Amino acid sequence: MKVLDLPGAAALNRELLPAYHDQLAAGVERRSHFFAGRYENIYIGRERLPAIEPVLRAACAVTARLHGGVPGDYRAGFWFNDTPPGGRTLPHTHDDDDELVSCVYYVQVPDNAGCLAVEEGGQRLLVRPRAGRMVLFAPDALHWVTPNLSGDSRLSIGINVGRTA
Ligand SMILES: O=C(O)CCC(=O)C(=O)O
Ligand SMILES: [Fe+2]
Repeated sequence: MKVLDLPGAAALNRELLPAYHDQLAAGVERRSHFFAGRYENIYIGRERLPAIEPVLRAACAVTARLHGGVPGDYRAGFWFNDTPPGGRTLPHTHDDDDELVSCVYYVQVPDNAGCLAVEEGGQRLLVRPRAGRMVLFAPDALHWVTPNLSGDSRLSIGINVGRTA
């Protein structure tokens, strides 16, 4: 697992959070992964969210460092995970496709909003999220999020990076 704090993330999130809410209000393309009373994945088209570009660029740049080549050799797909108070994310993996790296980027993380648990190499790692942080792990790593015990929504972005066709 790799954890990095994106430079300029505070300004980025100040743009991304309202852009997400605007697009949510305008209607999303698709919701999926209905578990424990909520859709864990919310899909909004990339063209509707210019503010997300630096996040996807960072994900592709780190993947190029890990797997060789240049960022342009990689493409990133993403979804939002908007967890209300009391919500959580059930254990899952991201290896449905030919992904190379999975990431989570945090947009809004109130105190006690839930930690990310990742099982990798026979170990269980617990990451305390914070806004602006990106966590990268293997797509086949089982992971989940503990309950949001705060009074506010926790907003993260799930990302899968693969090779450009
Ligand atoms: O928000 C997190 O900490 C993880 C989210 C996640 O795993 C997902 O949305 O696929
Ligand atoms: Fe995930």
